[in-house]
Amino acid sequence: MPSKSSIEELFLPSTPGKFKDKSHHRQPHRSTSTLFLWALFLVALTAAYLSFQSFVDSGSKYFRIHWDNHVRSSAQIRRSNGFSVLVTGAAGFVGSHVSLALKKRGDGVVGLDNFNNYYDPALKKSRRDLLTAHGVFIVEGDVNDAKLLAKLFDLVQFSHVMHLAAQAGVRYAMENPHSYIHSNIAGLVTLLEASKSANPQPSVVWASSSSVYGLNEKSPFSESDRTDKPASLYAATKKAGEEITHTYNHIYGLSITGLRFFTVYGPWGRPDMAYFSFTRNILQGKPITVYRGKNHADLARDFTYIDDIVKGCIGSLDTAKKSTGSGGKKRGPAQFRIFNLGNTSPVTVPMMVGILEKQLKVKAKKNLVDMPGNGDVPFTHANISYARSEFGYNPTTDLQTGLKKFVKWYLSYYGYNHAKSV
Ligand SMILES: O=C(O)[C@H]1O[C@H](OP(=O)(O)OP(=O)(O)OC[C@H]2O[C@@H](n3ccc(=O)[nH]c3=O)[C@H](O)[C@@H]2O)[C@H](O)[C@@H](O)[C@@H]1O
Repeated sequence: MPSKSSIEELFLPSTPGKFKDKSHHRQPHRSTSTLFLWALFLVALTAAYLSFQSFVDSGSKYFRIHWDNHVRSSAQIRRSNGFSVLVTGAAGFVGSHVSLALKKRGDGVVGLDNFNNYYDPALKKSRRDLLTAHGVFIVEGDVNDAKLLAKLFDLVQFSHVMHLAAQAGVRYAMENPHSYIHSNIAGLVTLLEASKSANPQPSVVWASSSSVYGLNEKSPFSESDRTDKPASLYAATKKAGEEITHTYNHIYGLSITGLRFFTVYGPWGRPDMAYFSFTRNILQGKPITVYRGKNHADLARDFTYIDDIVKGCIGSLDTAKKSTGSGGKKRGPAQFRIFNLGNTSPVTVPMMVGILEKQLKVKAKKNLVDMPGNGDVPFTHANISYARSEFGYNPTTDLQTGLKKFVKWYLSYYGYNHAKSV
């Protein structure tokens, strides 16, 4: 048996100068096996990663196809000469009502909404559930997402865009001014960019606001009146929207209809609005703040019921002419319209509170406060003759009737005890 040293000698390299000491000499054995194990481990890891990746890929591909199918089926038209409409802000108050009305008459509707938390997103989700039950799919996304818009226009040849997504609310603009720029200016431009590039270009109908009349004192308000004295940043962004849409009409041939809504109210409404928050406070026994104008004059609004507004939106869509551009280029002059959609009979805020008290059978605890300089205007009053002449717009619901319907909905949705948060 050879001695230990002779065995070691057997492994001595023949070439002098390449000699390594004992410990190094044994290393190749250990490192070969370790390397082998490492290689095995790496191979296994790579295989696991690749199969996981393909699982994720096929999963996301499945969801993509699934998503595409939802969009396409929601956009399907079920009446002759029907529309395919992209409704932005579809989980919002006006958006949900308009989407439902279009779907019910056989138009294809795809909704888009970012479900932000300006007010309780649970209410928006309940509206979404209602729309889902009627076959309207709402894509969760922001109008500022150009890629998403391009994808939607890629999937569906929308004949119309009903653009209702916006940062609403007059007084909140002092708290969060940038949200108005983000949604009402940047979001509008992103949407118009997508619309002008689409083939075919859709006709665009969008929500402006009665607040553009600002400090206008001429009554009733007509579309030809001056609108260059907005009283709030909100109003200024809506006014800017009217100018911005005009440029897209002028340069790219987009058919544009702007709708100046007058204090829209009704079932499934917005919790930030006075009639809604007053209802909640009255039922909870909490005080409400009622603003007064100069010399203690009551403030007044041309409150307009949601069903009348829906008729105005649909009338606008039905009479919207086609856009004239293609390939992002104007091919001829295109339609540009702005309509007042009001009720033509202003009611003071204390009278509105009186109607609520009667409906709720509870007396309100009113704090009368001088109107703070927060963007409010003393009164609004719509002249609607233009909308009447163009598509027979004829609001038929007075505030008493409309608030009765609202209160009925409110109680069925929240109950007397407000089980859901508002
Ligand atoms: O028509 C419009 O252009 C606008 O209508 C409403 O704005 P506003 O008329 O101010 O509606 P509310 O916030 O419901 O206020 C209604 C009236 O109640 C008054 N008010 C509001 C809140 C409050 O605590 N107390 C109070 O007396 C306001 O001063 C106003 O006169 C919407 O909130 C805007 O999004 C919309 O663009």
